[in-house]
Amino acid sequence: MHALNLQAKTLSLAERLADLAVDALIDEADLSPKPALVDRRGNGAHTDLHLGLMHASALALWPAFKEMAEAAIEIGEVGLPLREAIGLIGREGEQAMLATTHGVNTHRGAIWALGLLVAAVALEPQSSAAGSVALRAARLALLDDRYAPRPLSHGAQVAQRYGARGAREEAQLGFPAVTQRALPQLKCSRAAGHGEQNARLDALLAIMTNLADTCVLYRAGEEGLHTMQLGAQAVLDSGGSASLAGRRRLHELDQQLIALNASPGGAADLLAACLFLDRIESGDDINQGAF
Ligand SMILES: CC(C)(COP(=O)(O)OP(=O)(O)OC[C@H]1O[C@@H](n2cnc3c(N)ncnc32)[C@H](O[C@H]2O[C@H](COP(=O)(O)OP(=O)(O)OP(=O)(O)O)[C@@H](O)[C@H]2O)[C@@H]1O)[C@@H](O)C(=O)NCCC(=O)NCCS
Ligand SMILES: Nc1ncnc2[nH]cnc12
Repeated sequence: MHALNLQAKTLSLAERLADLAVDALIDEADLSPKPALVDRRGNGAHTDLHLGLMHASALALWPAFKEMAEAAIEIGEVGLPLREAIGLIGREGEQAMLATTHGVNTHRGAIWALGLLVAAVALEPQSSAAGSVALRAARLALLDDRYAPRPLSHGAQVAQRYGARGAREEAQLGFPAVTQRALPQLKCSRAAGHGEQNARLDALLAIMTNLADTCVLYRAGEEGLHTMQLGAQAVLDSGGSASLAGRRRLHELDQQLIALNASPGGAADLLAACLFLDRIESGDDINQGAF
């Protein structure tokens, strides 16, 4: 092959954003030790998930993220046409996920959160501050997709039982768990020299201290949710993931959540959203692309 043929292809903005979304999902899955979640150590509180499946699911979502970004670029503004376009692509993405996982829900919440954020960046790539991106995503999430089916999802059942509004409300409020908790904690732990993996674990814990995670509520009720929130706070109060005392508390939390069958899947999705926004905010990655 001629050397010229080996030149790297310049990626489009949509391709680059899809790369970043998939990278965020894989980084989230790989991060260890996450309490009761799938990670490099094992399957946490799950019997039907494993790390290879999380990776395969993340990769299967690349076309959906790219198409959502392309729709945003083509339509060019927040409004019902874009909301309904990404809703349709999101549902097709869910089908691609389920085909890859043989019916296991690996990333439903992540398709929702990252899909909205990918579209929000694609609309205005120069306005890349996390807060601005999250607010554009919230404006999209507030629009009602007329074609969205209303299944009695786990989230809908938990809303009836406990009044928690879960993933939809988190997006409509502009992802406060990410912008007000995870990103500040990530930066704070990095600044303290705790190392990247510990900083990411601390960001996950910061989300868990406050989130009404419908995955935990569905599996383990209010006891599970309180255990998650108080346990995560205890790890941070003990010095976080980089300290010996924090690590001990993290191990206890892992054991307690597994005993309750409580998996913080919603918090994991929001950590992926945090890692995505962190990369977007840093600017380097999308500027390597074509725009
Ligand atoms: C608007 C939707 C998000 C639908 O929301 P709803 O609440 O009705 O639906 P759920 O199917 O329950 O999915 C919500 C998922 O969001 C994650 N999540 C939970 N709490 C929060 C929260 N407070 N903030 C943000 N995100 C949250 C969570 O996803 C993770 O958990 C999944 C596993 O959950 P579950 O299915 O309950 O699984 P298990 O208990 O393990 O099941 P069994 O083993 O018992 O069978 C895991 O996959 C993580 O992703 C919730 O599950 C939106 O989905 C929607 O409308 N989609 C339609 C398409 C669309 O419009 N897309 C827009 C494109 S951007
Ligand atoms: N690492 C993980 N483990 C279990 N459920 C998840 N949902 C999203 N990420 C997850």
